[in-house]
Amino acid sequence: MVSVAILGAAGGIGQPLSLLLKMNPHVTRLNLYDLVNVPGVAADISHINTNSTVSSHLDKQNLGAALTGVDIVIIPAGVPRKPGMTRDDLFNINAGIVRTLAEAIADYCPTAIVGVISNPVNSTVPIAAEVLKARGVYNPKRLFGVTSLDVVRASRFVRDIRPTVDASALRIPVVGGHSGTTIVPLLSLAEPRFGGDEVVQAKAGAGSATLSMAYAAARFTDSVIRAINGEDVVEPAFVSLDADPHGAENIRALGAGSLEYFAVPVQLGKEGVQRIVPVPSVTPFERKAIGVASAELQKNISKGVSFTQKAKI
Ligand SMILES: NC(=O)c1ccc[n+]([C@@H]2O[C@H](COP(=O)([O-])OP(=O)(O)OC[C@H]3O[C@@H](n4cnc5c(N)ncnc54)[C@H](O)[C@@H]3O)[C@@H](O)[C@H]2O)c1
Ligand SMILES: O=C(O)C[C@H](O)C(=O)O
Repeated sequence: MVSVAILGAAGGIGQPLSLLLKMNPHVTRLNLYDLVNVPGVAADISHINTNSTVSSHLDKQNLGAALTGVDIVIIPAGVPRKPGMTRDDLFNINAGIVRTLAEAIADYCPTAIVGVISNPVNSTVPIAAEVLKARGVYNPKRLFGVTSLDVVRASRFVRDIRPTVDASALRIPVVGGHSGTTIVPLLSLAEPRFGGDEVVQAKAGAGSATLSMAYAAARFTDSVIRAINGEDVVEPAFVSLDADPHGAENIRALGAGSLEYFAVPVQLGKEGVQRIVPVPSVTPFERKAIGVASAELQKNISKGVSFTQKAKI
């Protein structure tokens, strides 16, 4: 019995993600929330003959009902990039959206596990954390920036150069954050590829990754559900290193230093983060990349934190 709310369910990610979660046999309730078009999406999805119940929640006055009683909240609400933009260019719009949604989570489902997809993830996760802290319900084990797409891409890109490998079986750790040089796949010989930029360019103004992201978010959500149901699952995510200070020692030693948040492999449990999985030693090349990522991440995190402080939640 697992109830999931998707906030931004009528969007490019939200729609295929809703479809994939409707097909997940462990999901019993799917609450779809958006500011537009969600009644149609929910009606459409609800006709799929799996056993879960789908409900539609349009507009802010119905946000509380969308969140009440849910175990997991996934947030793909917000604007996507156009060519020439960085993820940080989305900050001005998406920061306020994530802040509002986090306030409602604090009020209606403060113990839910929350996965933030909205960019810039490096800043929107600290924003959500600050809102939850201000309302006295923050638990670093239960808040995640969804970085599964970076790991999905890394394994697929390796298959492009090694066609004999099974891309779905490859497990390549990706650490740091979720933007430009903060995404550090631990593949010391790899040529850098900027997967998000490739999709933004190819879509030529029509948005950023939606289908591969929906797949990655469905995988993330399924991992959380399997952990709630007692399975041993490791999934990458951008989390607070306070969620497991002991496990984080190894990550800090690799170059994360005193950063509060970092993308790491996470062993999930019933309560969210059970353990940060140590990353095996890195090469000098990778260590340098982690140093570059950490400097940028510090700026992104501080920007998110000061946004919430200025707003006096
Ligand atoms: N973490 C990742 O790996 C990753 C990958 C791809 C995209 N993204 C990000 O995900 C976000 C969504 O991308 P998309 O392509 O689905 O965009 P989209 O514009 O297609 O959909 C966004 C949806 O959010 C809704 N929305 C806007 N404000 C809202 C609010 N206050 N409450 C509820 N819903 C609201 C919109 O109505 C729309 O339906 C973007 O910020 C994008 O950059 C992240
Ligand atoms: O690149 C983007 O803007 C969307 C997302 O962060 C991605 O990695 O595809």
